[in-house]
Amino acid sequence: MAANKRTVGIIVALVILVCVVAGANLYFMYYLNVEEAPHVSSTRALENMIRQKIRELHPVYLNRNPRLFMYRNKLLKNYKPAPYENATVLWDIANWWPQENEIYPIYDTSMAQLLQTLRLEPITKVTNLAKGTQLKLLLRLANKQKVIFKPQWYERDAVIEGAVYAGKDRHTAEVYAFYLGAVLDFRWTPIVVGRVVNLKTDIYDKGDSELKNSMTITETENGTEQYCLFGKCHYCNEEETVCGDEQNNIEGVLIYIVPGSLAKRRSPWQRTYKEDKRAPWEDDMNYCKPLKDKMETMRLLDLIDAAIFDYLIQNGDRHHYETREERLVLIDNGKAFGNPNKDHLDILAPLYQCCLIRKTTWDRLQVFSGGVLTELIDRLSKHDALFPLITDKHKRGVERRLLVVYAVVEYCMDREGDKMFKQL
Ligand SMILES: Nc1ncnc2c1ncn2[C@@H]1O[C@H](COP(=O)(O)OP(=O)(O)OP(=O)(O)O)[C@@H](O)[C@H]1O
Ligand SMILES: [Mn+2]
Repeated sequence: MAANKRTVGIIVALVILVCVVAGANLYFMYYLNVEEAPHVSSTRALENMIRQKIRELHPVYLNRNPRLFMYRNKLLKNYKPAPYENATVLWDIANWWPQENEIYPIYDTSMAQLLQTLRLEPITKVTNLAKGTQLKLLLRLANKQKVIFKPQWYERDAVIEGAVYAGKDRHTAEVYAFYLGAVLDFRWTPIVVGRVVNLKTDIYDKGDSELKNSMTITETENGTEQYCLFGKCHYCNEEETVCGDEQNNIEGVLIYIVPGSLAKRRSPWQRTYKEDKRAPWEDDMNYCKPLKDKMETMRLLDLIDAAIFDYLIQNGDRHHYETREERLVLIDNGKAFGNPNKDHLDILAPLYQCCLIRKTTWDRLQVFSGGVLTELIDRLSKHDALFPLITDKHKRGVERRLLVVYAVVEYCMDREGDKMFKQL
């Protein structure tokens, strides 16, 4: 009996000891995680969680969605090139389209015609546009309609190494962003077409003196003239020019100017743009909590939509965002598609830190599962002069990231349940 009591006593003592040690360990681990290195462990933990979620993704996310057919044919019809008679009439129509941040209607017979005007109307006057930091021009088309021009800097298969915001603009990213916005019903991007222009006849000959002074003309070995442009902007300098081919043709994009006034605001998820300095949101997994009280839910949901959009195309440069009638517009998408092999998960921070998403966005994202998203954008952009807009590697990147978005929403559903979906 006494021996039994002793055994029980020893067992109890052992259990207590184990509990104390384990408790201390747990406390130690907690201390390590939360106090010592919060960002590393929490970001890592989140990444692991998402990786796990991707492995467990329900087949509906990997397969085609039958609901696709409700949207695909209407979209294809809407963007099928259509002849036009009078460009001015179409520009008048398009200038009346914007309402709040919606820049164009979901389906409208004038859209395909409008795209044709941007592809075909002659360029009548060219000036530098010294807005922003990157090289861009202001082109005037017939009847005084103005559009922004961004030139090609890179080949489609160039891989931009370094920070997510490294390098110069990728011109076709602006076109891709337009079609992605159309498919995902984020009709908050400017209307954009690709176009091959001639640096001599379309640009130099139509330029004012300031523009002409921001170009170089050199004689080549075979006696022809080569025209190059360095432009006028914050980062513009004579050493960094864009030049055309032997005929002085160069690819670029024409970006329709969004009518109305835009306001610029600092993004709460702005980067520091210094390799050795981290922004508060990068280390604080509870970063969104105070924002939820401080910011209108509408604005927060817009920023979360924008984060999903930017993550898909890998635009990590939305340091400021612009609003039209207090709603976010997705202007400036040129810094996307830098490196197809790299996914910067932190672009999605607004989504995984806030765990909120518009119900309409979530429904729409699910319609284009199973490889359909990039396939459809391909079909829509087939008539663009710069088709294919991105390489297959980049397309695979977009599809891979769409799965990550699904996985992050699944993670948030575990955390928040249905209350993460908002109707605003
Ligand atoms: N399609 C558009 N419609 C109306 N305004 C525009 C449009 N595109 C650009 N702008 C205006 O011009 C400014 C500069 O354009 P954009 O942001 O594309 O240039 P950027 O050189 O890439 O700038 P940053 O270096 O800040 O990224 C924008 O902030 C906006 O106010
Ligand atoms: Mn930019």
